[in-house]
Amino acid sequence: MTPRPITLLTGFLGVGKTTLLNRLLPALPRTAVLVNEFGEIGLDQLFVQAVEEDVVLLQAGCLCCTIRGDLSRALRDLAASGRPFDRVVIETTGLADPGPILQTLMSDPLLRRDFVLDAVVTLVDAAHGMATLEAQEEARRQVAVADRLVLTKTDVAPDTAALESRLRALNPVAPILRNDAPAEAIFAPGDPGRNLPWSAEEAHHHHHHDPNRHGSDIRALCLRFSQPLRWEGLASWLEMMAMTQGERMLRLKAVLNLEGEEAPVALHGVRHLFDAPRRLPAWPEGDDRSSRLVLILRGLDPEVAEAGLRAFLEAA
Ligand SMILES: Nc1nc2c(ncn2[C@@H]2O[C@H](COP(=O)(O)OP(=O)(O)OP(=O)(O)O)[C@@H](O)[C@H]2O)c(=O)[nH]1
Repeated sequence: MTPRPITLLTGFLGVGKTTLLNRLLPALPRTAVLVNEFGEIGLDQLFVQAVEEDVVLLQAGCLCCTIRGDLSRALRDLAASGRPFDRVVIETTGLADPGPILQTLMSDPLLRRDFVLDAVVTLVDAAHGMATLEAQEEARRQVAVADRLVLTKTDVAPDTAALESRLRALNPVAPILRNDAPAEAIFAPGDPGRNLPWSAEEAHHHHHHDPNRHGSDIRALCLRFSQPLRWEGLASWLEMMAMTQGERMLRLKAVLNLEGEEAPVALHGVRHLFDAPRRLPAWPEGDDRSSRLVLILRGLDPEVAEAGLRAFLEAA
């Protein structure tokens, strides 16, 4: 059976995750939802109404630290249950650092057989987002690792220019949507290529021209290569980075044009863990077939990382 896609829905406490899920679930048939809540008494499953029988509550403790085993178990039980579902949405507690959750999804071999991480969708509150990002490291990490950012509460705080520029500084590549966007724009299931940074060049531009970093040590390296890359060079660099800088690599996403490969190859990594590279069906029509690589770093100068990569590629 082909692995079923998992969307991780994250965003700080009270940002509007459950509200958004309830609006979108009717448009997402055959979706199983896992809800995690911080604290002893789980309430959120009572509010996710649309797929009541498919909601599994992960209780007692934060998904990112205490109950990673529970997450693996819940997903395995779901896979073994024979229930008809095509995708999974995991709603995390607002306090979760998504890094360890992503690591769990990528490192458990049984899970990797049945599931594939499709995307991290991070909600940001247009009214309180700026203050939350200032005060909360978890909120910044949730933004940094997102594949898509979704603004909520723009009905009460319509001017989002400053917030968007702050988000761009933390994550130059994720598209910024609003929570009234259609389900397929927010969840965009199925095609792993859709979640990858096709617009890294534009992102690079944003990245370099936004000086407003608010002292954050999270930075992105966005690269584009027009010549096909040699896998050996890239793989040795990744191995070296995983061993020496694993904790500083919050996320790696890449679409690669590799020597000897006709199809694009997708690569995902979180800290020291990497998914096996996957062939995508084909390059999009009219694409220039350049490799794009985005690396979200914490406490590591992107220029140092880039110099290392280029040295490994030249040596290969
Ligand atoms: N005005 C406005 N209110 C919203 C919007 N989205 C959510 N809310 C309200 O914000 C509050 C929190 O929404 P929830 O959906 O429970 O937020 P959550 O992220 O699931 O919350 P936690 O599970 O506590 O992290 C509720 O009172 C919602 O009605 C929005 O787009 N606009």
